[in-house]
Amino acid sequence: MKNKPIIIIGNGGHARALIEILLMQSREIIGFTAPTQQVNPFGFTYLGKDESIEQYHQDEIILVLGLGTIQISSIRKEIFDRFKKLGYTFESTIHPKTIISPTVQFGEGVQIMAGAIVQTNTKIADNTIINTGTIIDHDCIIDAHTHLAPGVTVSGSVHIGESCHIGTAATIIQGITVGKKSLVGAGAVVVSNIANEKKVVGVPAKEV
Ligand SMILES: CC(=O)SCCNC(=O)CCNC(=O)[C@H](O)C(C)(C)COP(=O)(O)OP(=O)(O)OC[C@H]1O[C@@H](n2cnc3c(N)ncnc32)[C@H](O)[C@@H]1OP(=O)(O)O
Repeated sequence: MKNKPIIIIGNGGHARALIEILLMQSREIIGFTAPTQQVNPFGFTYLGKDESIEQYHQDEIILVLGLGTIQISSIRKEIFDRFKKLGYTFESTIHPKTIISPTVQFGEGVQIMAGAIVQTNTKIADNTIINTGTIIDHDCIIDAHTHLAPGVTVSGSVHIGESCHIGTAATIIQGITVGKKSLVGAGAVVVSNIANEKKVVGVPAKEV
């Protein structure tokens, strides 16, 4: 599966951060998709809308989902599910300057950006973003399609549900459960469990 040529979905800031990792790893990038014709700052070819991926056989290429999110959004899940259903595979992209325990279990298409630390016995499910400088301590579970924005601190034995957004520099104390599709605002300190589909902000974090 490794070392197949890559197609990047998206052309924004997150896509560029991922491209820099892929270039460090000497990966071949065929081009990128986006809703409209765009120029890529690295000079990669615009292939067309996401449908243009279907002109490549599932075994011939591997996908990197380059769309970032700034709060709760279903877009990454929708694109991931759509191309999985069509039989495509998503590459996991992990910056070389991360510290990741060898016991960590990864799903598919996991993205771990520069400076992140992931401690022992943590599970990180499909299509998650562990963004720049984020720390996830021991025995955590991060469910699919969740985005931990830059500088988040997750203490030990925390479970973060599917499709959450944990905002920049938020802190979650040990043993907490965050329900699916919940949003933790930037800078919040989470000291009690959060149910599904909630939005919390502040120190200590309160529902809004
Ligand atoms: C590499 C990358 O860039 S990845 C992206 C990283 N970015 C993030 O993680 C951003 C996370 N987003 C946030 O924290 C946002 O501020 C949200 C989602 C919590 C709120 O956004 P919105 O719903 O647009 O709220 P809005 O900005 O209108 O603010 C509403 C109120 O909440 C307050 N508020 C907004 N965010 C926060 C926060 N993080 N903590 C405390 N209060 C907040 C505002 O001051 C405002 O208060 P007021 O009504 O008294 O004036």
